[in-house]
Amino acid sequence: NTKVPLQRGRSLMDWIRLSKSGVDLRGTGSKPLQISMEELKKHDKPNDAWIAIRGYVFNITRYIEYHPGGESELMRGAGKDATSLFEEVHRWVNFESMLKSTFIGTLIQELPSRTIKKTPSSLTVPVGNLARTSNMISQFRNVLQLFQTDFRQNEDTICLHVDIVSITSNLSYTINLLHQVENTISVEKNQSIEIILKKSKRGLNWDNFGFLMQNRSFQTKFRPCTLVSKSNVTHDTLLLHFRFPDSTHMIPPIGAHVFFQTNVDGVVIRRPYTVAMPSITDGGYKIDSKNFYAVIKVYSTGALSNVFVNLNPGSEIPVGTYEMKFHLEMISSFKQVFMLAAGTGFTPMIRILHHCLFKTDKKVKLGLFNKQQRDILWKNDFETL
Ligand code: HEM
Repeated sequence: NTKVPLQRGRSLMDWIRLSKSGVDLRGTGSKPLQISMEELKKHDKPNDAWIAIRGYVFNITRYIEYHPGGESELMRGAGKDATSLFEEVHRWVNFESMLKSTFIGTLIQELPSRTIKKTPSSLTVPVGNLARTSNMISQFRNVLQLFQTDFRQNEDTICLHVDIVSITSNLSYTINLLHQVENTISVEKNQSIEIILKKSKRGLNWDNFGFLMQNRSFQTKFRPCTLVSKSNVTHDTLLLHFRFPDSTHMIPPIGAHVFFQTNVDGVVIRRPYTVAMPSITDGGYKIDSKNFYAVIKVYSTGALSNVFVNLNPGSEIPVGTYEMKFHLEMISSFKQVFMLAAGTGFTPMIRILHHCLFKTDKKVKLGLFNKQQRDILWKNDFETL
């Protein structure tokens, strides 16, 4: 984690306040400009920094101090089309909304010249992305075949059978169904997953299932999730139990985080939270596809904290599809696991710890650092363990 401590008065809330204050953060007037690459390049210094992301150009000079990843990280994108850099680090960050008041204009798309001559040494091939893309495409083909060939039907229902071979990233598929179905969906989960849909026209024989729409899996999709219950883990940390909407079944793998989204004074904010567990002691605990838990520390000046404090059981909050940087395979060959955590930094380790203790014969050691006794998450559970 490369998050840097921000100066006092440079929190997200402070940034929102500044951007709403009417202070001119553009320095170019309010009329959107058409900006060339040549012009953009000139603004690459901390006291004059522009950035282009997905075709939009922003003046980030004043934002630098507020950037949670620090000045040097943000400056890597200054004076450039930083789209791919941005996508690499945190494509979920809602920059359009956060930087709205610094928006200068759009980047003029330069047409590729026909006479580009590149020596092989100057060609850069994004190997990581290529591998990822081709992997996605092959998975996409598999699913396509699967949907076309592997469905069952009876008078009333259509049943789709999905085998999950490995979950390395989050893929979402949109299927254009051949015929109408009812607005109810049920999912059965044994070795594989079966999605059961009710035919609108009973007895109609479907020749096939339909066809797959364009794969849009890179987009984070937000769904309204319902808060089921809320309790305290410590004096300043909440355990929140959420339920996915009826049509959603999702099992975020160990190590995955989901995104919560909220609107603070008109600015859309997204934050990742690791999917947690209700307790660390229960060896029989099984995550299911309808419920998930999050452990959230409440900060008095936190932009999202207040949202969670004021969220009551029964209310909804948009939650985005999961993402992950940690994969269990990373530790599969180790016999011993040693974890170091500070405060709520322990949260991402809860499910890993639980998995190691109850599902493997790994030896686990945990060094847990806290400011005060009362800050220790699940203090009693640890004693039981
Ligand atoms: C393109 C150049 C940029 C780079 C290299 C960069 C890098 C980083 C890094 C390394 C972090 C820390 C990530 C972590 O906590 O693990 C971060 C966090 C963050 N950055 Fe950037 N950043 C860039 C541009 C931007 C821009 C233009 C915005 C505008 C809104 C932005 C907003 C944020 C936010 C909100 C976080 C906190 C993320 C979170 O907690 O989910 N960054 N950035």
